[in-house]
Amino acid sequence: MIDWPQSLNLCRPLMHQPYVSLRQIDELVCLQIDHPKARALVALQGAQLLEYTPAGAQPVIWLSEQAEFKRGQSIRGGIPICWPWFGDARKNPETVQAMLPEGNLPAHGWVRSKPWLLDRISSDDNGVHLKLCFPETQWPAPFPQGVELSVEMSIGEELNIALLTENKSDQTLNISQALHSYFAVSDVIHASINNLIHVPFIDTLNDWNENIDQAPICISGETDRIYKNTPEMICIVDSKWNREIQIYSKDSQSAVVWNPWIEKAKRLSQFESSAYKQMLCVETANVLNNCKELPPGSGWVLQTNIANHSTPPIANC
Ligand SMILES: O=P(O)(O)OC[C@H]1O[C@@H](O)[C@H](O)[C@@H](O)[C@@H]1O
Repeated sequence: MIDWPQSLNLCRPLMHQPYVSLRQIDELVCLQIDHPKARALVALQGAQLLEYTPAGAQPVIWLSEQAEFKRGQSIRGGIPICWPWFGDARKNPETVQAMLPEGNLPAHGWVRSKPWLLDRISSDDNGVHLKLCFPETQWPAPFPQGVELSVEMSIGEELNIALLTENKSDQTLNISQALHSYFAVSDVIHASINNLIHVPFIDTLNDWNENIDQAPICISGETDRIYKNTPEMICIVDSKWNREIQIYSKDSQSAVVWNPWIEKAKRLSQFESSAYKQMLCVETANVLNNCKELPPGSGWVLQTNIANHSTPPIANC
């Protein structure tokens, strides 16, 4: 396994880029992007995008004010990458669990708290484009050896993220995955989520029962839902900031909607107790019965495109 100093040294020669600088925050190295179209911050650990603010706009992605930049620990906020399982490994489908070792496994997979390698970076008038690779293809048995993972980001007027899994092993691979996006909102009570009306969801706070909404989702309590067979576009309408965040996904068939609300917020790490008001997770995913089976030689690209649009003043949720 590659270590943090190696990860940093290997990215230095690539760093002669306009708009990009290296920034050490406590124990972690990040890429600071200051482009005329957007500002962003990306940690090499976890290949985690931590900030995305298009020019002239409010931040689109939320990062906790109590975020800790420590080695081996996921940072609260941004877009953590959950792979090759989502959430509690033991709640994943049998086919995914069969790929995993026995014993305790961390929530949300193996890669969000490990160093990644910057593979390439470039910039142009439209933004900054980069690729990070997970440097390891040897996985704990029985997970097949040779599986490769990388992520491409394009940061400009819009944000594009593509997570690529390539099965270069000789076995069929089963994974679940998520781009665990924490969106910034003016106040969660002024936000609603459109396009998930009539889409069935599993309510993990109600014995994992299936349910369905008849109206746009407004958050008024702890919410932790897995939507199945989701539409291509999901929209967060923020009536106080007069904007819509449009989340287009490709080759994603699930979405996770999460807000811890008051009581769970008190128990979360790196989370100020009132911070639940400023964030709303809408995660681009393939989980539960939408997990992916990849035969040897195949791959899967989970993609999201995030666009910020101003709207005329709109009624509150
Ligand atoms: O604290 P973690 O491991 O980053 O997870 C945060 C949340 O992540 C969400 O995706 C899950 O649906 C929640 O159940 C979980 O609490």
